[in-house]
Amino acid sequence: MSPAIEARGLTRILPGLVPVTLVEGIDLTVQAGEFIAITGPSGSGKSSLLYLLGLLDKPSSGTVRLQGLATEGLDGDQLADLRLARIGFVFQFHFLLPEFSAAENVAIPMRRLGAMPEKAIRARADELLEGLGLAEHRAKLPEQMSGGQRQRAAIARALANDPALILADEPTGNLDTASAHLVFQTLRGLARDQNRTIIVVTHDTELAATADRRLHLVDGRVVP
Ligand SMILES: Nc1ncnc2c1ncn2[C@@H]1O[C@H](COP(=O)(O)OP(=O)(O)OP(=O)(O)O)[C@@H](O)[C@H]1O
Repeated sequence: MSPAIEARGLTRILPGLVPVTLVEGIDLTVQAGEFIAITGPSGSGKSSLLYLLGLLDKPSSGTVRLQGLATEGLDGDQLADLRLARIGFVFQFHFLLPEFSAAENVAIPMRRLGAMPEKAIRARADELLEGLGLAEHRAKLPEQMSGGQRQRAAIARALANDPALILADEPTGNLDTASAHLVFQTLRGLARDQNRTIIVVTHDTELAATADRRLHLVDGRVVP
């Protein structure tokens, strides 16, 4: 079986009078069901790497294969379709739409994909929220939930289209310790119980230590 994600020689340089190297020469192979933490000092390129792996940014050189599929020749629309169907994103700020309930937020990616009838979409949204311990919060607006609940709702939304890969950028950065642990355990469970591949950028070394593998970046490069 193909790896969940395979990066070779991944380099991203911002052009300009003084070009800025965000990441350089990254090789990474992650198998289905692996839980990886990306760590490193501020400005070391962690988010830049995650954006490249998530096909949100294009490398200056190097390649990303997603479940064996080469992505370098794809145009913007094809990349967007691939992200929608195969990758779930969780960010430090939850980015739930404030005027919609938790359940409606979770339904949005399914509606965009357009693969399921409305009834099935609603049922799946409820099921995902229930799985994340949010059954009684399904009708609440984001502002009516705690930070930890919002972040778990964002994870439910990331799972909406049943992605093989979840990419999370500092998902616990705004949370208290207990909520951060719960969110990390949730992500770990998605790898262990559902064979999803989880790649998390985190400053929290204690949480990172619970990952299967740690990728430490310094100045845009992986260091041992
Ligand atoms: N659009 C941009 N223009 C100029 N410099 C940028 C840009 N985007 C990122 N950088 C720089 O590239 C480097 C890597 O940024 P990146 O956000 O990937 O680091 P990070 O490890 O995620 O940092 P943090 O932990 O603070 O979020 C930083 O020095 C950053 O200032």
